[in-house]
Amino acid sequence: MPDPDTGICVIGQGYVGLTLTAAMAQSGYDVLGIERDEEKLSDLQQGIPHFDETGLKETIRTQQKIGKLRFRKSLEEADVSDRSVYILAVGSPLDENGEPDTSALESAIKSVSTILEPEDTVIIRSTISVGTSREMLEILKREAEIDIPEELYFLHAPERTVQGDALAEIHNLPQVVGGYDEKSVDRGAEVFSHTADVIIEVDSPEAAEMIKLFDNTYRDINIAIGNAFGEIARQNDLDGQRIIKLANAGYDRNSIMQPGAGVGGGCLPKDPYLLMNSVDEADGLLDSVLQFIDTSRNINESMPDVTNAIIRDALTETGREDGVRSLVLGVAFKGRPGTNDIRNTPAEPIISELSAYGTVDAYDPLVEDEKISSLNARSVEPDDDLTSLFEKEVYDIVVIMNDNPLFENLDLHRVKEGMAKRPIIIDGWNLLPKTTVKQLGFYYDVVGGQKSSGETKRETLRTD
Ligand SMILES: NC(=O)C1=CN([C@@H]2O[C@H](COP(=O)(O)OP(=O)(O)OC[C@H]3O[C@@H](n4cnc5c(N)ncnc54)[C@H](O)[C@@H]3O)[C@@H](O)[C@H]2O)C=CC1
Ligand SMILES: CC(=O)N[C@@H]1[C@@H](OP(=O)(O)OP(=O)(O)OC[C@H]2O[C@@H](n3ccc(=O)[nH]c3=O)[C@H](O)[C@@H]2O)O[C@H](C(=O)O)[C@@H](O)[C@@H]1O
Repeated sequence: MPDPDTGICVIGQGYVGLTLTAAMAQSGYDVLGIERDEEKLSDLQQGIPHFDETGLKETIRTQQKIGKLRFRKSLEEADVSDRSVYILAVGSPLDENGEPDTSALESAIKSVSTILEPEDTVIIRSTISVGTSREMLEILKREAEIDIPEELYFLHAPERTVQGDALAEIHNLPQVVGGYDEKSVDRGAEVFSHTADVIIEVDSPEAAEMIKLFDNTYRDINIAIGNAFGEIARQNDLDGQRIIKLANAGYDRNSIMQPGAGVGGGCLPKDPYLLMNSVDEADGLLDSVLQFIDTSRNINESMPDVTNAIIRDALTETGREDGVRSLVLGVAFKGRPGTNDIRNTPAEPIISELSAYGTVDAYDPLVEDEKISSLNARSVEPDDDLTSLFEKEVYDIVVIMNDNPLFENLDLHRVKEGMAKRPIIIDGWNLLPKTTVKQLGFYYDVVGGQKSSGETKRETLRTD
């Protein structure tokens, strides 16, 4: 059990801060959650999280009930006399020039600096460019009344959980702790020892910052490779989705990712830029490295345009110019694990493209109506099962824009009956059985798939 005298304060109750707050309280810590957004704060004080994570609502309510968890708007409005660990989980977006915007972090660090006591701990959890933690420490040195670094534990401990599975992953993923000095590493390991099964101790905040940026940039580049291979296969009139699956089949040294309709969320679209921003003078090889990372980002950022080109082709080839009735399935930036987050969702540019042809309805079981409306689509709800959507409206085109497993359950016969003549399905995530869809007479195309009729002549994996 944690030291009962160690009061935790988590600043920022977003996707990261709130799940950490819940996990820390559940592990036995007394936790104060600080959230400046009035609406989120009001809901949290009533035990209502602004997003779903398995077990999150129950954990929050239980911990509030036993008095181990409370939420306040700011440090000034809270009693922090019994806090000794301050964890900053505020946003770290890019500004309009694509440069890191650390204003929220600086504001939070300044609010902490005024209340620090000797032997307190400050942990930065936000994902930041290499060296940013140390910049924040310089602010603390200027503003705080304690001797820094002598009387302060200071570290970077990045979040690595995946939205939709975060509360479970907080426990079973290794927690990296990058301390400013030895005592800070030890302190960080102690604080997180009650929530993470494995602690990875590194001897500087910079090392921890770089690990996190490598995590997400590595993922982004691998996604880009899958997307690029899909386009190469398509240009050779091959089905890239199938080719990649077969290239990976039974060959453990491959793990080529499947092409998709876009890379969204609050992190992968920004973190590679944070890593690139961590390189000062780039020439020779380093310049090529930055171009490599940047090119991968550009490939992923272009996937909604690739999807829109497929949509335009489909509408042209089926003789549609206007008055088109569209349905977008999947609005959150990803479908598995599920989330209600629409930040940088690839669905937004697709809705915009379809709007130029006619009306656009959209459905996502996890995204609130007002969020769907904010993307200028009409939010629709099925009655009993998903396919009932096709009995309420006659659609010309359906575009699947995230990989929510629910969308694999479409009853294609009923969909065909309900849709207009020459119905179109554009499958952004290769969820549907291509041969069946085509045999039913749909115009069907897949991102990274094969443009032509693309009948699969042979697809056997002989294991005898
Ligand atoms: N979303 C994710 O799955 C992951 C995000 N991260 C990183 O974690 C950080 C936070 O990300 P999210 O939780 O997604 O962002 P978010 O935007 O959902 O949450 C940040 C929250 O902090 C609040 N806030 C900002 N400044 C504040 C202040 N001074 N006082 C009180 N509240 C304040 C905001 O109102 C907001 O609710 C970012 O650096 C992100 O890159 C890292 C791993 C996973
Ligand atoms: C290295 C790594 O796995 N990073 C994770 C990532 O989680 P995130 O919630 O952003 O989801 P994600 O599965 O990476 O998907 C991001 C985007 O990429 C797309 N995506 C995903 C996998 C794929 O093969 N192709 C693809 O296009 C998704 O549809 C989504 O739009 O970013 C998180 C973060 O830092 O926010 C991080 O904590 C998570 O561990």
